[in-house]
This record gives sequence, structure tokens and C-alpha cells, in this order.
Amino acid sequence: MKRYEEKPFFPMFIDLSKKKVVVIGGGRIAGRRIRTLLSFAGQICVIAPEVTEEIEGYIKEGMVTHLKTRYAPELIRDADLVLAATDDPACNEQAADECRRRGIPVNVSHKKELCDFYFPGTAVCGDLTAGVTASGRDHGKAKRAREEIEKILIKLEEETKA
Ligand SMILES: C[C@@]1(CC(=O)O)c2cc3[nH]c(cc4nc(cc5[nH]c(cc(n2)[C@H]1CCC(=O)O)[C@@](C)(CC(=O)O)[C@@H]5CCC(=O)O)C(CC(=O)O)=C4CCC(=O)O)c(CCC(=O)O)c3CC(=O)O
Ligand SMILES: NC(=O)C1=CN([C@@H]2O[C@H](COP(=O)(O)OP(=O)(O)OC[C@H]3O[C@@H](n4cnc5c(N)ncnc54)[C@H](O)[C@@H]3O)[C@@H](O)[C@H]2O)C=CC1
Repeated sequence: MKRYEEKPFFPMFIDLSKKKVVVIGGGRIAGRRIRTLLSFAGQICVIAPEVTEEIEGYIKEGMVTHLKTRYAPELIRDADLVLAATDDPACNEQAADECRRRGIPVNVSHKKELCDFYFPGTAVCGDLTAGVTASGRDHGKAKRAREEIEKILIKLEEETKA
């Protein structure tokens, strides 16, 4: 697929509240993304033989469902969105291929060139939601921008309330 790298990704705000997001892998990165997605997604399913304590907590609380197994193509059949976030590049790439065949948007955490969308830094405050990306070139900068935006959103919310 051709990548129009001279143009930034369009920040589209999509309704995930009735959608199923499947996260493949249950490590640190998966945990960070799930933590964000909990505010947005209707259903989150994790596919991984082992998960971190953080994710285990979400599962116990009923916030996330868990398929305690390795990735297999049939497990993502009913997914609306997929995050391939295992530490096994071959597995992530296989999942990305399967998603392309099925027309499911996929994020591949070890290789930005395979991402249909980047995972943004997010800030939510009242009705205001912001997402930020550094176009895949500087996640640290995206994080700093998100932190600054968060402060602005909090300030705006307080001003609106006053
Ligand atoms: C391209 C992108 C694709 C995608 O969507 O996955 C991608 C790719 C990669 N990130 C890597 C590493 C780290 N990423 C972070 C953090 C964040 N990364 C996020 C997004 C993205 N990361 C996408 C767009 C990036 C952009 O906008 O430029 C954020 C915004 C959202 C989120 O992940 O929640 C979040 C900040 C959230 C916030 O705080 O707001 C940290 C921690 C830190 O910076 O503190 C580390 C250090 C490791 C660690 O400690 O985890 C590596 C490994 C290579 C390397 O180390 O460089 C790759 C792979 C590659 O570059 O090919
Ligand atoms: N995009 C980003 O922001 C970042 C991406 N990365 C990349 O993300 C990937 C994951 O990193 P971490 O979460 O730190 O790894 P981790 O080692 O904490 O977790 C890996 C997880 O993948 C699971 N897993 C392994 N093989 C699997 C399979 N076949 N099916 C299902 N689950 C499987 C393991 O059980 C474990 O839960 C790495 O490839 C790394 O290169 C790393 C840092 C930041």
C-alpha cells in the first residue's frame, strides 16, 4: 500500500462506544493502550497467554474480556479495530495481514509502516477530547504535547464552570 508520508494522518474522532476492540498481546504496551481505550471503547478483548497485573485487574473488574491463548486468525473475526501489540513481530505482522484481508483497521505497535492508524496521546476533559500524534516520528514529543494540551483543556473547563 502506498504511504503518503508527506501528508499527516487526519485526526478523525470515531465512535467506539459500540465497537469491539481486540488487543493482541497483554504486555506493557497493550496495558497502556487499554488504559486509554477504557474511556472510549464499548468492548475490549485481549488475546494473550500471559497478561500484566494491570490488565489482570481490568479483567477481574469485568472491564476487559480475555482469551488466554496465542493469536489465531479466527479470533479476530468479529473485531472492529485491532491493536497488534505482542513482542513477536511475526505474530503482529500475520495479524496485520489478516486484518487487511478482512478490512479491519489495524495498529501494529512494533512497526509504524504497517499501521492503518497511529495510537494518539489523548486528553479528555468534559466535552473536550484531544488526540495528538507526532506523525510517527517522535513519541516523546507527542507525549509532551499531550501533557500541555491537557493543562489547556483543564483550564478551559474551569473557566467555563466559573
Ligand atoms: C508510531 C506509533 C505507532 C503506534 O500507534 O503504535 C508509535 C511507535 C513506537 N513507539 C515506540 C516507543 C515508545 N512510545 C511511547 C509512548 C507513546 N507512543 C505513542 C504512539 C505511537 N508510538 C505511534 C505514533 C507516535 C508519534 O506520534 O510520533 C503514544 C502517543 C500513545 C500510546 O502509546 O499510548 C505514547 C505517548 C502517550 C502519552 O503519554 O500521551 C514510549 C514511552 C514514552 O515516550 O514515554 C516509548 C518508549 C518505550 C516505552 O517505554 O514504552 C516504539 C519503539 C521504538 C522506540 O523506542 O522509539 C515505536 C515503534 C516505531 O517507532 O516504529
Ligand atoms: N508503539 C509503541 O508505543 C511501542 C511499541 N513497542 C513494541 O511493542 C511490542 C510489545 O512490547 P511490550 O508490551 O513492552 O512487550 P511485553 O513483553 O511486555 O509483552 C508482550 C506480550 O505479548 C504476548 N504474546 C507474545 N506472543 C503472543 C502471541 N503469539 N499471541 C498473543 N500474545 C502473545 C505475551 O504473552 C505478552 O503479554 C514490542 O514489539 C515493541 O517493539 C515498544 C515500546 C513502545
